[in-house]
Amino acid sequence: MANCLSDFPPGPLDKYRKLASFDWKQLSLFLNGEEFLNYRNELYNEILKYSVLLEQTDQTPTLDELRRKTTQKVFALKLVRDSVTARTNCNYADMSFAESSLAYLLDPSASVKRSVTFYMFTSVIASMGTERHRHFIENCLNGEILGCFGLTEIGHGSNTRGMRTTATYDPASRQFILHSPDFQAAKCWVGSLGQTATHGAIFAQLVTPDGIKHGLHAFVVPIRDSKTLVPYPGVKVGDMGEKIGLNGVDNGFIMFDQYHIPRENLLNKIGDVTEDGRYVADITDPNRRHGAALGNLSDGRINITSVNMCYLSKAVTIAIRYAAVRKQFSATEDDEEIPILEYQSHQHRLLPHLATFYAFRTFCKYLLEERDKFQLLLNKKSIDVHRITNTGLELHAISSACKSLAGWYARDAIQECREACAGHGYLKASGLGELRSNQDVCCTYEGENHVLIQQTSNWLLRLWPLVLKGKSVSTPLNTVEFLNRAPQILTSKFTPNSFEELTEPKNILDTFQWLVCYLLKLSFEKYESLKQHSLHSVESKAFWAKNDSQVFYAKSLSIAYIQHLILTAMSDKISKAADFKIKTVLEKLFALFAVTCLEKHIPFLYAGSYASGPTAAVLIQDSILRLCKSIKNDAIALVDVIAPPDFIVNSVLGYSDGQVYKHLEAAMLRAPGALSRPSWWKEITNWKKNIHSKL
Ligand SMILES: Cc1cc2nc3c(=O)[nH]c(=O)nc-3n(C[C@H](O)[C@H](O)[C@H](O)COP(=O)(O)OP(=O)(O)OC[C@H]3O[C@@H](n4cnc5c(N)ncnc54)[C@H](O)[C@@H]3O)c2cc1C
Repeated sequence: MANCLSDFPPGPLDKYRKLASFDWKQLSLFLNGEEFLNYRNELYNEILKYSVLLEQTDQTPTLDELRRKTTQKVFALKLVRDSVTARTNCNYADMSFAESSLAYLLDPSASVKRSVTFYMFTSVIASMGTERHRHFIENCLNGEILGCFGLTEIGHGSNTRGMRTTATYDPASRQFILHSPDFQAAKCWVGSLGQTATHGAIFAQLVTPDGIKHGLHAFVVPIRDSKTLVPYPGVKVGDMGEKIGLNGVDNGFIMFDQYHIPRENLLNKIGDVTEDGRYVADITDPNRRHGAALGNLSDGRINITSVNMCYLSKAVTIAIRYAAVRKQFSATEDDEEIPILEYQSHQHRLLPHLATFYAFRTFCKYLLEERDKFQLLLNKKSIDVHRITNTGLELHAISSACKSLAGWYARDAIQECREACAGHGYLKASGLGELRSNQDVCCTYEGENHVLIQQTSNWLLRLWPLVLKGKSVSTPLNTVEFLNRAPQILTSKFTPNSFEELTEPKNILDTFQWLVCYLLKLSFEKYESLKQHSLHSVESKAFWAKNDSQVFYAKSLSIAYIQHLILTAMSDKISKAADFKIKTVLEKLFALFAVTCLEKHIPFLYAGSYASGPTAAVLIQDSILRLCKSIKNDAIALVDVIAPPDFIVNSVLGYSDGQVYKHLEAAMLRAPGALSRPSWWKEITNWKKNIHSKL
């Protein structure tokens, strides 16, 4: 263990480090495991070999310079991963989380660009293509060609069925002809397309010579010559310009003008076109084909969940370390000033976010492992279609909710941490502003959160009729096994009378199971009633009933479902802790995450008659404060467990030595021109002569 984890430099954080009730190295080992820590160290050491990855600048570079540097980092990060995975035998879950906790925090733009260029492009080909496309994967992973993933269009994003780029088969030339009818059909937002991609996995409506549309299909589309980067005739490709974050990524647009590509470039796993122009597909139902075409997107969402949690970990590292050092006010004139971490409101602002990371850490590992098992299932020689379909659907339901929730949690945590660091948090050198701008888009890409989370409730709502008919509910990942007891659960009551009873893991999980059953029943009934009493046409009743039962119903259901799953994963992990001190602190974090979530569900507990009288609401609020207070002395050690290395924290407020003022002073003095007169100083002294009204 000593090799995996190094001690922190001495400094102002020592006071709180000494107050910790547990050994942070033991907790790190228990939470992460030796394999993860070793892999992360390997990754870290490999990163240190590339000077381009270590460059830090206080100044905002021009867009062009940022793009150039980011692209250099993309290649360096690819070499880092290739090298470490070639010599380390690490499981997928650990590898993936380590990537999020180092590469994504080091440079979000370069990591996102690397991901779309090399992995997203190849993963679409691997899952939707066949043997004839293998060379594209090999060439991309060798860096001969550079990929991108193009689905979104100017006029349509979430509504993928509305995409209007066409790929019409021409039997005479045995080619597909890609065409964008107008600007609204231009592919847009495509990462890496703006300046560098040579090939794209592009989604278009497949049309056969008889004029029949067969729905969205993916094609490998050559975009630029890989030797010159000059776009091919027939494509109009460009960069979308500056964004509010992730500016190292060249998000681009593309329009096709009767652009020909070989027939073989259709990724033909779900459907193919013969040389003479006949459409052939194993899946005959167009709806199922559409699902299959987009069904492999769970991977990205699972990764974004981890990435979000790593962003959150960086924010709480900065804000909690700063809170332990920053002092304001004293109780009396003679007393010493008090670290702001001692204030109740400050604890309440920061510590629930710390608990969120711990809750998600175990859950992310569980999720990444399930994703890995699913991949093995897909690769098996004897394919069990039924099991694959059902596992894919359950993973889709899980990833749709946890990607959304993780995005919202990280967004809120980063903003709270920025405000908690107040004035100095607003400095670029705090690192929080950039973190906020780069995380922001996690709520939008790979499925806009509000639209995406509907996928989870849709899946759950399909299970409720089984409960009503008294049939068994059985799903491959067993995430809703408790629905089989729904009738009993729905008659149960909130019984805790004390802090200890409320925070007991079994009672917490029971409460969340009640919430899921209640919200599922409520959402189902709301949907059915809206459908029945709808004034809309017969064909559109279900559509409007679904839309009108989201707020307070289906959305809350998806959230409660995923929170229950997160808590279950954490509770399982805690039950394996042999060290009493580690078990105790993890139980507190479990309870804090749980009661913070429950606080938002209080209206449901009363509306559903699960709780009555003031006890439940008062206990939940009291427990939040009590837990914050009792975690406070452990906060710095808990941060030490999850903090990235200093050069990745890269924040004057959040370094592990806690020398906030020393780093702050150095950063201010380093700022270009900090102590000099501006070159345009005469414009100030003569301003009355220089500034004139036009009139
Ligand atoms: C930085 C960045 C990188 C990206 N990278 C890529 C990429 O590499 N490849 C790619 O193909 N795409 C990419 N995207 C596009 C991204 O996937 C889309 O932005 C996303 O799918 C949402 O689509 P939209 O922006 O068109 O929003 P819309 O679908 O138009 O949604 C607009 C708003 O309406 C709401 N809304 C829509 N429908 C409903 C409904 N039924 N019920 C309730 N509310 C609804 C949404 O919640 C949203 O707030 C990227 C986007 C960004 C910002």
